[in-house]
Amino acid sequence: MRASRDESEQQALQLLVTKRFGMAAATYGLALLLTWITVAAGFYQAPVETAIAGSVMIAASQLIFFWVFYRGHNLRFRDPSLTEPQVLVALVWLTFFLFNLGDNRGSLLVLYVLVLMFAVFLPPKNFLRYAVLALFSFVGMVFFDAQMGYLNDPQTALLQTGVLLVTLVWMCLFVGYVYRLRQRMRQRRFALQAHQETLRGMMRQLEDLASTDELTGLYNRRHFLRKAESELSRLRAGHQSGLALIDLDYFKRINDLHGHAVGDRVLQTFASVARSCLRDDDILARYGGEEFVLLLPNTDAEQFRACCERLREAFANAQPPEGNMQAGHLSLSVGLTLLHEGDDLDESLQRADDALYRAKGNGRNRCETSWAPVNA
Ligand SMILES: Nc1nc2c(ncn2[C@@H]2O[C@H](COP(=O)(O)OP(=O)(O)OP(=O)(O)O)[C@@H](O)[C@H]2O)c(=O)[nH]1
Repeated sequence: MRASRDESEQQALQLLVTKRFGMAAATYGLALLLTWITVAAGFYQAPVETAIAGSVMIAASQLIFFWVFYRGHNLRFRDPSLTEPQVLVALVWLTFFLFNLGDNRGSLLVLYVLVLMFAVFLPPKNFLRYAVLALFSFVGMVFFDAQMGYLNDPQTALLQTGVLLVTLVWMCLFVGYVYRLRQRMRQRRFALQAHQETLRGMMRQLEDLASTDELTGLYNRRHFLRKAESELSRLRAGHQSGLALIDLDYFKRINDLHGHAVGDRVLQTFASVARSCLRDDDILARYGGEEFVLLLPNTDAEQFRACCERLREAFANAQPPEGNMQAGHLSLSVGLTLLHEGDDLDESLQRADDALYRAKGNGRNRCETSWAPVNA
């Protein structure tokens, strides 16, 4: 379950980063178009073979990136979108392109901004690295031209460098702002997740409170009825479940003789004895007062009766919670019935109640049955 969620999360991530790569590749396509426009218009100052070689190498570098994304190798890296390597490669190719434009490169300076736009979500420190690289690449070209005597208009070159510097400084500030904004959003998301977790915990507590009897820790009547209805609706032909009403004997006398608090502890004793006799799937609830109800899924008359007898004996042999209560003071009576497919729960409870009435009438401390005819 967890593995398949991880897998689908990874697929969604891969789709996202591949889309981003697609955008970068499309931008390269436009850049190549621009290169060939400059060649056709006579702005490109290197031989046309250089433009061909550059175009082939750019296409090759993008094919390599495509292969990395296609095979999913990018997922091994901390940043699976490979932003930094892509920006680095783009800056190298852009510098190569602008270098061959000579004095005409100034009008295409904006391409540095275009490349760095892909890096705006990097941490500011990393972005600064690429901004500095962009500036040094441009200044390097201007110096090279100056050294070689190709620089015809130094003032314009100085102005272009200034414009690039100001633009890059502004972008660095912008990236810092975006970074802080994202940090704050992340913190809010974590806080929201923590709140959601607390709310879920409180909901679970409320559900427990709403379904549990406070004194005994067993299910309460309402929760039992809900569970029993759903158990009944799942019953298939040929299968049956056991339903029993359990009533502690002479409980009023215990209360009268030993006090209400001891009576409460007797109810708790019953709950803990019953828990140790029953399986996790069995549904036991406090039906009201000193009466309990038990549902045993998937059983038959013999097994069910044996289970209730075991419970009756275990309670009769339980240690009384009060010192001056003697052994034999604790006992219970049980009325048993079976649930079949299509049975009505109220009618089944009535059947169990009839059997319980008989158990009381026959002297208590016993189990009586009232099996319903299967096709009644
Ligand atoms: N201590 C305590 N007593 C309770 C609680 N709920 C109900 N009772 C008492 O349980 C007693 C039930 O008495 P009866 O219904 O006469 O039943 P009984 O004395 O057990 O007699 P039989 O069922 O006929 O054996 C009453 O006195 C109730 O006050 C409870 O939560 N704590």
